[in-house]
Amino acid sequence: MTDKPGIVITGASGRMGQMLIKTVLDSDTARLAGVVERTGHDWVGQDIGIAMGGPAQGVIVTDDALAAFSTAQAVIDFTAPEATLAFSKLAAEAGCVHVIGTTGMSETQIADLDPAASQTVIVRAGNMSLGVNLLVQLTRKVAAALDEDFDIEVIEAHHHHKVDAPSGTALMLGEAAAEGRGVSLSEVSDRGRDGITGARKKGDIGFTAIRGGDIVGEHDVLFAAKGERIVLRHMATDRAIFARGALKAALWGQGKPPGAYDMIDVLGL
Ligand SMILES: NC(=O)C1=CN([C@@H]2O[C@H](COP(=O)(O)OP(=O)(O)OC[C@H]3O[C@@H](n4cnc5c(N)ncnc54)[C@H](O)[C@@H]3O)[C@@H](O)[C@H]2O)C=CC1
Ligand SMILES: O=C(O)C1=N[C@H](C(=O)O)C[C@H](O)C1
Repeated sequence: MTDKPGIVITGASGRMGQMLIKTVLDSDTARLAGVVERTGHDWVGQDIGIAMGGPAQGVIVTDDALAAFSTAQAVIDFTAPEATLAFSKLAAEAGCVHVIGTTGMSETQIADLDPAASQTVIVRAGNMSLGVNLLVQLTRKVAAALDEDFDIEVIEAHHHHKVDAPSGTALMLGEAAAEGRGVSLSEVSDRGRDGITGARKKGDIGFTAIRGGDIVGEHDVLFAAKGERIVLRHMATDRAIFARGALKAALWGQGKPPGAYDMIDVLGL
C-alpha cells in the first residue's frame, strides 16, 4: 500500500495522454491509478505499458471512467470538449481533483463545468507550462503599460493534427492583453482575416493561427506601434512541460476547497 496520490489519465493513447502516463510513472510523488480510453478503442483491455510499446505496468486500460476515478485522488484530462464535460461530472461524483488541459471548449461548455466545480477542485488551463503562464502575466502587464497606439496581435503555430483555433494558449494571452487594457476580449477580438477586410480597427486584438508539421506549440504576442515593436514569445519544444504542470496541479489540488482554479493559482504567479 502507498499513500502517494493515485492519478488517472484519460485519453490514454493521445499525444498528451501518453506523455502524462510517462510523467506519472516516472514520478516519485504520484502513482498511476488508472488509464481511460474511449469505448471501442483497441487499447481498452490491454496493459498500458504493453500498449505503449514497453514493459507491462500492471494497469489495464479501461473505458469505465467512473470505476477508474473511484480508485483515485485526481484525474488528468487532455481529451476533447464533450468528453471533458462528461468526465467533470464523473470526477465530481468520485470526489477526484479534475485537471483539465482540453482546449476548444465553448463558453457554454465552460459554464457547464460549474456544477462539478461546486463539488470538487477543477484546475483548467489552455496551457499548463510554467513559461506560458509567466508569459500570460507579462502580457497583462505590458498591455496595461501601453495605450491603443500599440496594436496587439497574438500569433500561434501548432502541429497539423491540432483541431481547434485559436489555440487555448492564444486565447489565454488574448484575455490577459484585454484585461491589461481594461477591455472585454469578446468586443475587440479580430479572428480569421480574409479578403477586403478594411483597415485594422484601433484597439482590436488580432489572432493568427499557423498549422504545420510537428510544431509542439509556439506563441507570440506582438505589440506594434509606429517606429517600434515588442514581441513576447514562448516556444514549446517538448510536451513534457505540459505534463509536468498538469501533475503539479493534480498534487496541488489535494485538500483544496472545491472550486474552479487555473495554473496561475497553482504556480502562485
Ligand atoms: N493545456 C495544455 O497545456 C495542453 C492542452 N492540450 C490539449 O489537449 C487536448 C488533447 O491533445 P492531444 O493529446 O494532442 O490530442 P490527441 O488527439 O492525440 O488525443 C486525444 C485523446 O482523447 C481521446 N478522446 C477523444 N474524444 C474522446 C471521447 N469522446 N471520450 C474519451 N476519450 C476521447 C482520444 O481517444 C485520444 O486518446 C487538446 O484539446 C489539446 O489542445 C495539448 C497540449 C497541452
Ligand atoms: O494541441 C496542442 O498540441 C496544444 N494545445 C494547447 C493550446 O491549444 O494552446 C497548448 C499547447 O500549445 C499545445
